[in-house]
Amino acid sequence: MSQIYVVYHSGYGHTKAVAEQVAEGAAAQLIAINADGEITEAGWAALDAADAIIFGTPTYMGNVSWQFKKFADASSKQWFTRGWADKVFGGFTNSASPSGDKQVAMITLQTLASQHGGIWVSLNLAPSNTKAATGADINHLGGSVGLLTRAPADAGADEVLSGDLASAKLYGARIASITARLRG
Ligand SMILES: Cc1cc2nc3c(=O)[nH]c(=O)nc-3n(C[C@H](O)[C@H](O)[C@H](O)COP(=O)(O)O)c2cc1C
Repeated sequence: MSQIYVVYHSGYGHTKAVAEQVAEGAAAQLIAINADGEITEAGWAALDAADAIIFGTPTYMGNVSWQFKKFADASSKQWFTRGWADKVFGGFTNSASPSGDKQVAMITLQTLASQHGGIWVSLNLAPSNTKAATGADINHLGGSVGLLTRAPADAGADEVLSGDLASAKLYGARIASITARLRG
């Protein structure tokens, strides 16, 4: 069984709701980055031992939250020793606007994985972009690098769009499947 972790920050619970679906799809454990941008020593040890790491962050001001960036910078310790090289990585970001510059945060996540020498898993879900498409459809935001999700600005944490939650589960399952294949 692969060891897969979803390490995420969520200021107000919306990204957490997505993280839970990604984790369910991947049969992964959740590690929350707290309001100070920190995870526990046990969390770091789990990530060091992981086969796959999935990053999650809200998009704040067009990029990852400062708490996620603090975690990313703290992972320079692993970078120095190549401790996370050849692990499988994926990522997701949630924000209020359909675009909201989520792609910038996504590229930050992909770049972080690449700095660590990781193997990045793309989304591989066809976009739902016809006139009939709604937020209940799979990948209605049309991501490809990783998973983009949306919670409208006036939506509670339990109102992340249903198509995005379903997409999250599928993306988690894809990462788990690829991780299992690479482990042999
Ligand atoms: C400081 C801050 C900056 C934000 N910047 C953006 C942004 O650049 N683009 C966007 O679409 N939404 C933006 N939002 C909205 C959040 O991305 C959205 O509310 C998201 O669901 C929050 O996720 P969370 O509950 O996991 O923190 C911002 C919210 C905050 C608090």
